[in-house]
Amino acid sequence: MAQVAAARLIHGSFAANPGSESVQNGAEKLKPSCGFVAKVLAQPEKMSRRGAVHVSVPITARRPTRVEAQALPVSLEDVPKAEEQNQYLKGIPQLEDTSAGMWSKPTIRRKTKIVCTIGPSTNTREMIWKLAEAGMNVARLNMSHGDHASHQKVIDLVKEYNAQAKDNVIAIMLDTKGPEVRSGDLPQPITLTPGQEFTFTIQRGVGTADCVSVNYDDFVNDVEVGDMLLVDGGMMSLLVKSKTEDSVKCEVVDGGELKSRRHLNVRGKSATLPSITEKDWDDIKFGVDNNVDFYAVSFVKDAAVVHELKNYLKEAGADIHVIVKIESADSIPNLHSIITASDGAMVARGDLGAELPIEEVPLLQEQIINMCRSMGKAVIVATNMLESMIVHPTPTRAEVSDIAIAVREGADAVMLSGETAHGKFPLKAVKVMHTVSLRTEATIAGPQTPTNLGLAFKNHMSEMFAYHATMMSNTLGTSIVVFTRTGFMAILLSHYRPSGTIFAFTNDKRIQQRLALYQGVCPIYMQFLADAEETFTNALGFLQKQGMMKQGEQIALVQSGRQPIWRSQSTHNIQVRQF
Ligand SMILES: Nc1ncnc2c1ncn2[C@@H]1O[C@H](COP(=O)(O)OP(=O)(O)OP(=O)(O)O)[C@@H](O)[C@H]1O
Ligand SMILES: CC(=O)C(=O)O
Repeated sequence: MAQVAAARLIHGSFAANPGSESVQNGAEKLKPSCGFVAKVLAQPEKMSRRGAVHVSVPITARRPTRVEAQALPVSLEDVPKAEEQNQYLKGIPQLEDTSAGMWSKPTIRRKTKIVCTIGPSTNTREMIWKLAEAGMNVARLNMSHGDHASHQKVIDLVKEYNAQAKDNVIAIMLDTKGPEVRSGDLPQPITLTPGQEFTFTIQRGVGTADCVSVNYDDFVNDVEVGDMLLVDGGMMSLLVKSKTEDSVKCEVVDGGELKSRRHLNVRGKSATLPSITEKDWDDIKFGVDNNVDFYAVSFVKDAAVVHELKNYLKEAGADIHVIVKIESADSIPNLHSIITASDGAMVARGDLGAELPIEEVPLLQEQIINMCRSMGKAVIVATNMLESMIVHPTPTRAEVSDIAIAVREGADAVMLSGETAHGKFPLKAVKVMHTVSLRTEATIAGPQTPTNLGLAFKNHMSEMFAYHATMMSNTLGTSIVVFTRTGFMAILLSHYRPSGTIFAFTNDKRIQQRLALYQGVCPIYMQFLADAEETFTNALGFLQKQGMMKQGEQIALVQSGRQPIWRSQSTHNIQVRQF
């Protein structure tokens, strides 16, 4: 929840941070001219509890190249010309697939990845298989629901799918419950009507027509008379009228149907709870035991919590990537250090739009995507993307536009929640997401020159190679082949968003799974042979067999990265090969 106490964020002042000049410069570049985000980003970043804020790359907003606007006809003579220009609409590529082999898979041709939340509609063997074939790249387990036994079943099914799939792989993301505040269980849904009095109590086990439990003991202390309580991110709202020692009396403003275990937020406030609760640590351990690929950490407020989790994982010998969920009002002034500490971010628009004014959500989405992309971190856009498809077989036009915007902004992945967890049309939702992403990707013009070039080159030789491999493959119109043991080079290449596919060959199944999240990366498992040339030949042969390369086609082949495979430490190279 939300969570109470962020008014201080909006109005408070932060201690000057002598080490954060470049953070401020970065924030300056992203700063919108007005509004809530402008106010928050204008604040110097809060120091993490551990001290310095690390800045490796300056934040510079980078937008996908946009298709130039066409001139509108101004005279009658111009009309036929304009219509001629629009003939391209007749030639909209048929997205129906006619290709063969691996290239026919929806998960291969689309660059933007799809995360599907698994729940009652999809937690069977049959549905996991169907989702995977329809285009799911990452299976998300929401630890707010279900128990370890039910999540274990899903993990085992995904692993079983991966073990038998020759040409596809699904990553597993464990999403922590976090310090969310929820209403309690109800025997059946209650209808709330505007003007009605309704009470939330911290007593456990209450669920009547006019009172329900809340799972957070400090709820009564954090909430104040006059606060607006939002249920499910604003589907219903209640005004706080009075408080007692153990309950909060409200008047319903916007009514609706209150079901069991619904999210409660207080507009403009974050809860004074730690980001990782005891339950979360238990779930994190469950993730370690099951070798999941990613944690999505809910309600992260500062980088310290990310460092704490990373240290825990290091000590546990677990190589699991950490995606921070940006959904808390308190996280906004610390965005840069939080994202720096993480492996990626999720724009968790549900709670974000409840804790902050809703009109800030699209602005924050664009800024978080830009920030992640300029820092080489993965970024996922989540929540309500095809909400109407929970009950309807077709999406609204606005939902389709929402997906297209996230793709154009350059997100690595777009996410389905209720649509696949408990919706009526989970497979249709994945297909719509796939088709819209693929169609939108086809309209994104040309190479996108990284704006952080100068500094990136100073950081690592690999960055220079990723950049030049991208430029070379874009100029020649080829795909890229990269051999990677750690995934590092494939992720780096993805960050430069080359026009062609990045075929990432790895000899580690876990790395293959992880790479499933990254934009434009097609991860392929392959044993590396002692002889490099033989390995290249096998890889190119594989691509040809799978319909991913044709006779005579060129391909850029990259050998670089932190851990040399066949080359001597000092030799990095990019080659162009022709079949
Ligand atoms: N593992 C599960 N078991 C049972 N129901 C689930 C499970 N996962 C999701 N659901 C159902 O699907 C709905 C939508 O899933 P989602 O992941 O969006 O959860 P949420 O509670 O709405 O929000 P949040 O993502 O903020 O936790 C949930 O509200 C719940 O009803
Ligand atoms: C995904 C999620 O947790 C949210 O949108 O709030």
